[in-house]
Amino acid sequence: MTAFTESATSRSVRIAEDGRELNIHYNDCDPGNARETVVMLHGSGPGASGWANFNRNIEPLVEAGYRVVLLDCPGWSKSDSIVSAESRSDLNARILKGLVDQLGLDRVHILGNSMGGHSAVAFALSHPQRVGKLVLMGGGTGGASAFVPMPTEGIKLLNGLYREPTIDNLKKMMDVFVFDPSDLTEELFQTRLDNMLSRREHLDNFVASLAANPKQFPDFGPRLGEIQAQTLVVWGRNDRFVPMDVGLRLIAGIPNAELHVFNNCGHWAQWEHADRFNRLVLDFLQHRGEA
Ligand SMILES: O=C(O)CCC(=O)/C=C/C=C(\O)C(=O)O
Repeated sequence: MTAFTESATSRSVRIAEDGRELNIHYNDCDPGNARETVVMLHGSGPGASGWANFNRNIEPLVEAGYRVVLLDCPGWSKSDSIVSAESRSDLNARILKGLVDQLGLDRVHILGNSMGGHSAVAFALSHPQRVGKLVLMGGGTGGASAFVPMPTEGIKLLNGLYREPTIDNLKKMMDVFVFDPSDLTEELFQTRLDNMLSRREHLDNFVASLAANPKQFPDFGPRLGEIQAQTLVVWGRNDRFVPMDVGLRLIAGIPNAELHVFNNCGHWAQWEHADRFNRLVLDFLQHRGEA
């Protein structure tokens, strides 16, 4: 199979949101004969994108017969910028609804990383009939950690990087982002910094959004019981951004949920333990319950 590249899969759509039309970028890794689609939703770090978050996870899913769609949320990467004064999880869910409508997809599996997990839960609550299975990774907003003061050290560094986007601040954030920072290369730092600085308005708008509403990702804890989708919750035992016990809250609330905790793993399980993560997700998608 030919390897997919970012540029060859790059697409965009126009989606109406709150009286304006947003240009929304996505990558469509479509083998042409897929029966099911997995949409991947990235996290909220500066410079994040679907491709940056999930480039180690696309190929195995496509080879297993899935179409993989990577949505760049408004305010990230090549999508239009926005100030979010209300729930960003719900904003992203509305954009996802617009995208799956335009792609003509009745039902999709959703794999969300951190903010992407929060947004996947928002989508599942608003449009349950459009969801196959859910994979929530380091996110989902089941409430605050019972054990770790929030905002966590990781989120404080993330917010600091938005305010002062320097290579030093990026390295400080990435150092607590993953369990083993020795895997991070200078090339990865530079690509990430270039992504951030190429869209300064995204950074400024994230800071403005936090000022307008510090609680960008509301707690869905009381509504988790409404989610009927089969759900795989994945966490890093050493996550210093969104602590692992938040994952316990998710499986306490979502009736059809199970939890996998990776040891020696920070906030980026899909990257830090890519091979095992991919096998876990495929096994879940192919063998657990009905889609
Ligand atoms: O504040 C939260 O709860 C979400 C934080 C979050 O989404 C962080 C994600 C970071 C990345 O995925 C990234 O920078 O690549």
